[in-house]
Amino acid sequence: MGKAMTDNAVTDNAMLKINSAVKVFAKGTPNEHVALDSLNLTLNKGDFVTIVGSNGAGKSTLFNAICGTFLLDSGSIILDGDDITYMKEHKRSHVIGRVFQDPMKGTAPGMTIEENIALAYSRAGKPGLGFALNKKDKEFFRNALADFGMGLEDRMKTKVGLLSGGQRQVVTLLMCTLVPPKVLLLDEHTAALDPATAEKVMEITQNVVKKYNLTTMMITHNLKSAMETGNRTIMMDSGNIILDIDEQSRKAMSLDDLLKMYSAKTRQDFDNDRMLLTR
Ligand SMILES: Nc1ncnc2c1ncn2[C@@H]1O[C@H](COP(=O)(O)OP(=O)(O)OP(=O)(O)O)[C@@H](O)[C@H]1O
Repeated sequence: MGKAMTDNAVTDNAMLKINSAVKVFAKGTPNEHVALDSLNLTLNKGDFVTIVGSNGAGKSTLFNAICGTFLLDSGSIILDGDDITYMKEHKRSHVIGRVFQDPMKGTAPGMTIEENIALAYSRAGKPGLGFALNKKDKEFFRNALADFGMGLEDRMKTKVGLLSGGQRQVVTLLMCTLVPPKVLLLDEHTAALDPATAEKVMEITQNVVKKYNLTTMMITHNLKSAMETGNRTIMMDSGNIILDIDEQSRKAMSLDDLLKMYSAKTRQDFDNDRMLLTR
């Protein structure tokens, strides 16, 4: 893709701009559903935004739109000055990293840790699988994994299918960040883990985000974590962003304040069972 710079990208610090994004599922049928309703969002370089919202608010749909899992019905997506609105998903994956809730996604279970990392490295345009891995590459992968502090660097020849869920999430996180992406999307990536492992994976996540100053979005059902992680929290409802809270305002807010703001905006109580459990 050509380097078509938008005026905005030249003059501001934006990494991601989503303009009037619309996505309608089952259009023209009785099941028609507006999943993204003229949504606007700008992320500055290095923003770490947490995303909360009721069930079906459109959080995963927003991630799918950014990744190119489907094309928008209308609107545009500008990434670091490039218009990626019509770019194919596999091309976007070179510059957008995504970690899913399900530890089974994101890694190939029959391949070793080293092979998985090499594959991700080659997808990001670097020599990896398909090329003979030299000693320098292997050392690079090993050291990168050692930085995560899980001891996985001593298991480079272990098949990923033999790892625990937390270990797999860490390998996926490394695969997404070995070549730093322009945007990192974390889709409830600790939700399927036990509390201690979830905490460790969050710590590793925060370290890697900080190390590369990654522009990051994290969907979470843990309100407390949402309010404490990163520098900004957005709340979605009915395919749109209804609250956008910066770091300063967040510090002064309690969880109850947040829930009251949600109720005031939507005239209903927060209806996310999983969220209330982790309040
Ligand atoms: N591929 C699809 N086909 C039809 N409807 C879809 C599709 N993907 C999402 N939807 C609908 O769009 C709406 C938004 O879904 P989405 O998964 O984005 O919500 P969410 O905020 O991530 O919810 P949750 O917190 O429950 O995961 C829902 O009503 C969902 O049923």
